[in-house]
Amino acid sequence: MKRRRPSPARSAPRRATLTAQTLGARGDAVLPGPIYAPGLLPGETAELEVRGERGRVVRRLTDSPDRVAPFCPVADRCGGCSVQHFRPEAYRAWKRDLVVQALSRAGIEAEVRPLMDAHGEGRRRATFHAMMIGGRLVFGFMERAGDQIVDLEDCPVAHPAIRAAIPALRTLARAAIHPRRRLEIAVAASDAGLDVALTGADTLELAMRESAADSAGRHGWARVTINGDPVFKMADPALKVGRASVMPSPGGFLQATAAGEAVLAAIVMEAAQGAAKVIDLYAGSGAFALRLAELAPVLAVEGDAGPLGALNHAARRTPGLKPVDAKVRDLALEPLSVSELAGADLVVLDPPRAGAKTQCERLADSSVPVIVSISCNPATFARDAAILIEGGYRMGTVTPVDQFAWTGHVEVAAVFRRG
Ligand SMILES: C[S@@+](CC[C@H](N)C(=O)[O-])C[C@H]1O[C@@H](n2cnc3c(N)ncnc32)[C@H](O)[C@@H]1O
Repeated sequence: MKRRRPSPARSAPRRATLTAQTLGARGDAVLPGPIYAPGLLPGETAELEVRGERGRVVRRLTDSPDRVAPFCPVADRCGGCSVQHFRPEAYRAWKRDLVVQALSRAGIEAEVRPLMDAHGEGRRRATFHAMMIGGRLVFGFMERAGDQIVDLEDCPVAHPAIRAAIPALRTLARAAIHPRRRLEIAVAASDAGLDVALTGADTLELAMRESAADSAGRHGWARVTINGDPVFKMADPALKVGRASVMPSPGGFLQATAAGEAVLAAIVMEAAQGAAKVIDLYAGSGAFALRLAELAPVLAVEGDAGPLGALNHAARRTPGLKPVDAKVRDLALEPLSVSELAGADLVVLDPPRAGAKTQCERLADSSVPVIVSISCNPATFARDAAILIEGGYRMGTVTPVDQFAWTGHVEVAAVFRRG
């Protein structure tokens, strides 16, 4: 009988002393192997416990001159931030370089601006997790490269309204949690106060509803939804988008910071000057479409009916906007065809991490004069940019935008013009 070899990740760990070579895209150090280890900087040597490709620092033997003390007490374990120990100037250069490298791997030479800081007031959405362990509530974010929850009392990168709510969210989690199940608490900072959505709550009994309403009332939250059921609403958890006011669905997509959305919207609006017809693809709840409709009629296309409904509702209630035609469509399966693209003066493209390969193939064959491509993934951004360039577009300066400060996530935007 054949004996199965234990998988490297499950086999006994080995000890090794290694020196970090580079910092990978997620913020983990890359060591010879390759082995990926969080918490190290290039040039630092450490004694590690290694399982498969993952390394855990047991003892750091040397310090990089770029090392600084993290400002969050749980930064070494929390999956929310990965590079708080990096000197800010070196961190910004590394992050910009993630974009330069991705473009270079796709064979694109481009002018890449310095990283634009878009942390602003902090992240306006967060998803906390909670669980009872040994009779004690553990509440926080998932650990890096693991499935434990890192217990926390504060999150210095979150929007002030979210930070201030953490003690009350902990109390609400304790009231709502099932003794053996994980609870998810999605929070978004709207203009009218917090929008809190709990998923996986134990029951929806009256006492729990009352507890939710009590927390919300005392802390000025806009809405609390438990297991999809709105149990409290003081105000519409709406956000100003240009002249419109939009109410994203609970737990729905939002650009991570208001500052990030403003930087990206400014790039879009500058490219839209003079446009008479605009198409916004992967439109979400309208961060760009609702602003663009101040200038020109917009066709907004999005795969999820929830955010698109919010966009549509906001467009109809805002006086003075040009017509907005909102369509639900899966753009990966059914991208807009060349004839559907014809006549548009501008196409805005803001796909999920997988990018918009098939849609860019259609755009490459189209006569659309200006395209703004926005992405949260430099690799797929570069792949899709190469398709547009091959189709005859010139790519303008690339702007890396930092709305997920102290992580490996970076937003990228560029304007492409025909000819
Ligand atoms: C990065 S978000 C951008 C949303 C919006 N532009 C904004 O700034 O708020 C990407 C959007 O693409 C949508 N999406 C994901 N896959 C899609 C698909 N295959 N077809 C159409 N939309 C899709 C998501 O629902 C999400 O709203």
